[in-house]
Amino acid sequence: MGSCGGESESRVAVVGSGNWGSVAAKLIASNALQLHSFHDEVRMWVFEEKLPAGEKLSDAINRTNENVKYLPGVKLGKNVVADPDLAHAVKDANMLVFVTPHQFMEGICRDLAGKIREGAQAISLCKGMEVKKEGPQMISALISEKLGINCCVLMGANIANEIAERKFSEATVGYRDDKEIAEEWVRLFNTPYFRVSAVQDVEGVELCGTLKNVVAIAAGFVDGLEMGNNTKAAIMRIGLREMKAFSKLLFPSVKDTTFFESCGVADLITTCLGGRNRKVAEAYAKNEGKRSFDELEAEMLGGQKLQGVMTAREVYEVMSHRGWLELFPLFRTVHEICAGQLQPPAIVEHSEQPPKFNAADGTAELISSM
Ligand SMILES: NC(=O)c1ccc[n+]([C@@H]2O[C@H](COP(=O)([O-])OP(=O)(O)OC[C@H]3O[C@@H](n4cnc5c(N)ncnc54)[C@H](O)[C@@H]3O)[C@@H](O)[C@H]2O)c1
Ligand SMILES: O=P(O)(O)OC[C@H](O)CO
Repeated sequence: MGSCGGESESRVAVVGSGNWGSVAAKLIASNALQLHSFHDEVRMWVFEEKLPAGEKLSDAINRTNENVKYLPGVKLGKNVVADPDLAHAVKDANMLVFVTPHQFMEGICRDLAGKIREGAQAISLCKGMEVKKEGPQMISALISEKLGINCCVLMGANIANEIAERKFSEATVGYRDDKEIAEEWVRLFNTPYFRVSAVQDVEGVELCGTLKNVVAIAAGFVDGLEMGNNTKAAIMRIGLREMKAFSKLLFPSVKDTTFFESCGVADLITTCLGGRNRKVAEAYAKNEGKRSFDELEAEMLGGQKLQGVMTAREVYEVMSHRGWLELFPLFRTVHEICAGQLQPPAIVEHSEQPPKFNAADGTAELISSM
């Protein structure tokens, strides 16, 4: 059994309670009960909302031990406590797990600044990045900058509903310098059906999780247009190549081997087969782009959020700013389709143009060798 007192034990708070946030809290809570070094109770911050019957979501979670909106039918474990007060949810925790749609993380960090426990460590499960005037910023870097703490990442082929059913999956922790801290995160998440390993490549792991959402949108277009398996495999291959080239241009330290971990090729495959980005993009293509992504997201996902459309725009901004648009035809085309500038069939018409080889800075030559 875990324990309920003692200064030396770690206390975990989960910031976020959507579909994956709820499954992450369930995994952690189950391990916290079994591992002596973790306090039993896991606080889960809930972005408060009223359910149709009038009850607050956090009250419903604490009454039923289920996230009735984002993960219905799955018991979270009695030691998960839903807390709608962000500062209160994290105040005692020395291990902070961030798992919200990435667009909310800047506001959350602003609200948390100065309110977290000294010496706390963080891990981000958020797939995405922010684009600022100064350039792109990964969510782990945003957390580190705003809260002044070290932040690892956990990404992988992790469709939340499947993990909630204890179907075997793997995940990758990315860490910067401190292997011991990465091992503590592995201990917290690892189970016989959720196999976690660690690699020293925060940016590589996080960019895999972020960029695969853009490729998933492309895969959804292919499905909506009924172009078949060969086309979808081709889009996944081109997408993986662009993921690797883009990651290495942004962060030369990114390792090739990271793309063969769960966070890389495995997440790309699962997301292009069974993810929400794929599903909504399929509907967008079936409707010939006449219904917006926002409308389809609201209708099809019941409050859950897509990351791919926003990430495609963010990636496009980075590429425009750096003169890379010619180098990433798939990423570029996904955004231009999402923005209504191109029709969905452009995904195959525009995606495999070879990069031009006259870039003054040698970037194209670099990409062609990746
Ligand atoms: N669902 C999955 O299968 C899965 C798997 C791996 C990673 N992820 C990643 O995990 C992250 C979180 O996704 P999720 O599936 O847990 O969420 P979700 O899409 O299921 O749910 C949306 C969440 O956003 C919250 N929210 C809405 N408005 C908000 C606001 N203004 N401020 C703060 N929160 C607000 C909602 O309360 C809800 O908890 C994303 O980056 C996603 O890409 C998801
Ligand atoms: O449902 P998606 O498209 O947000 O993808 C979910 C996970 O990221 C898959 O690992």
